[in-house]
Formats: sequence, structure tokens, C-alpha cells
Amino acid sequence: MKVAAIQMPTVKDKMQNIRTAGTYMEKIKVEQPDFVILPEMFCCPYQTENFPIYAEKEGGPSWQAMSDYAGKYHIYLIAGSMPEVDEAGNVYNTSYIFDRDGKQIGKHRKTHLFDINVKNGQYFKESDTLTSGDHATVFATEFGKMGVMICYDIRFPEFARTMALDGARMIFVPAAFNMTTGPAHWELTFRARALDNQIYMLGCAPARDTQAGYISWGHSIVTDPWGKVMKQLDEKEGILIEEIDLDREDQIREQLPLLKHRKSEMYHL
Ligand SMILES: O=C(O)CCC(=O)C(=O)O
Repeated sequence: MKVAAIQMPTVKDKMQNIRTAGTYMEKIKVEQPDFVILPEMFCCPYQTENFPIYAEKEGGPSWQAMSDYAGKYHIYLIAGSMPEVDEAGNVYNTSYIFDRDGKQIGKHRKTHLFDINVKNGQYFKESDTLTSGDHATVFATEFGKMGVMICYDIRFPEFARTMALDGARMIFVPAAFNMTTGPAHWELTFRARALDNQIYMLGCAPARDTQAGYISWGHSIVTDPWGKVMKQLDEKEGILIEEIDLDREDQIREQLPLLKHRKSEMYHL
């Protein structure tokens, strides 16, 4: 199974971002990836005031472009995330998932909203304009089940655990850590979720733009079920492509049976 993460820049022009994503998919088609993932808010500069302005209903032009790309390149597309508005006017940070025919087979609304205020560091308050989702998202493929969560969701160990217990083999994470939490926690968090669930994790971030209102850490990453970093980009625009060996996941789970050794009667999820 081959996965690809597109660490692309995000500019103000939504359609330009959609074209950039398409250009990258065209470029990597010779690699024949099975799964392609885009960054969090890949078509909308990551600032709370932008979310309601850029938001579209499910099935809108950005959704349609992603569905078309998935069908054209015959890939599972985890379409990063984009602001979604519902009938009631609520805005969500939403990741749509498409199959190889361009059919939507999953949809994750970011569940844990990113409201932080680090002294002399990053401030952000997604809840100013966003509403949170209310469930974990797992979708089925010919390789088995896969999970999707968005950025801050990764900090909540129970969330990845529910996906692993539900049978997910890999968790895809459109994300955008920043210059405060990125160096401190990005790699550590991916390795931790990978290790404690014995699962592959793939994070896809926007390329860093030092002029942006919110500066992305970049460093798209893939970690294995042993907790090891398989590959990690730097901050610049680029593509991460990696072969994933799911048998290795089975072997690790068999040899070090952490998931089986849980005392589930003692914990409540
Ligand atoms: O958890 C973090 O440090 C970053 C989270 C974030 O940037 C996000 O949820 O968009």
C-alpha cells in the first residue's frame, strides 16, 4: 500500500489552492499512490475569520474538485480539510474522504477545537467561528479500515484508541502545527499515538509561509507501529511518499500484544 502526503502552500485564492493540489496529484501519478492526503485547511488560509468566508456546503465546488481528482487519479483521497457550512449556518473544519471512483466514503468534522493561549507563544481560538464534530471517523478500503482525525484531535489519546479498537490500520491526519507547538510536540505526538496503538500514522501539513497570519511547522510525517519515524519532510513545499507494510503491523501486534493486554474492565471509553 502506497501513501502520499502533499505538503503544499496555502494562498488566499481558493481556486489556486485547488489547482496546486491537482498539479501535485498529476506529478505523482507515475508513483501510483493508493492514498493521497492534503493538509488541514489546504484551500483557506488558517485564520478563524476566514472560515465562514471560505466555507461551502457539502457538494460545493471544492468538494466537487476533490471528488473529480480522486476519480481521475484512481486514488483514495483524504482531502485535507476545508471549512464546511451546514443548513443551520454552523461552520466545521471538515475532511472529506473519496474512493477511487470519486465517491464520498467518509467525512470527519474536527472534534477537538483548537483553543489555546500559550504565554509568549501561539494563541488560537477555533471556537470563535467553528462548531465541533461529534464522532470518530473510520472508513473501509480493500486494505482494511483507515481512520481520519484533524490536527488537535491527535492530542487526545482516547480518540486514536477508539479508531484502533474499531480496526483502523492507519490514521490519516490533515494538520497544521505551529512554530510554538510544532518543534515541541509534532513528532512526539505522532510517535506516541503510533506506539500506543501499534498503528501507522500519517500527518500532512501545509508548507511554511513566514508571512502568513498562522505559521505552519510543516514537517509532514509518517510513523510506524513501532513508534519510529519512517519519513519526515522539512518545512518547505514537497511530497512525502512511502510504502506501508501492513503485515509488519500484524507482526508487531502479535509479538508485543499491547492491545490484547489491556485491562479493559478497568477503563471506560
Ligand atoms: O495541537 C497543536 O499544537 C496544533 C493544533 C492545530 O494547529 C490545529 O488543531 O489546527
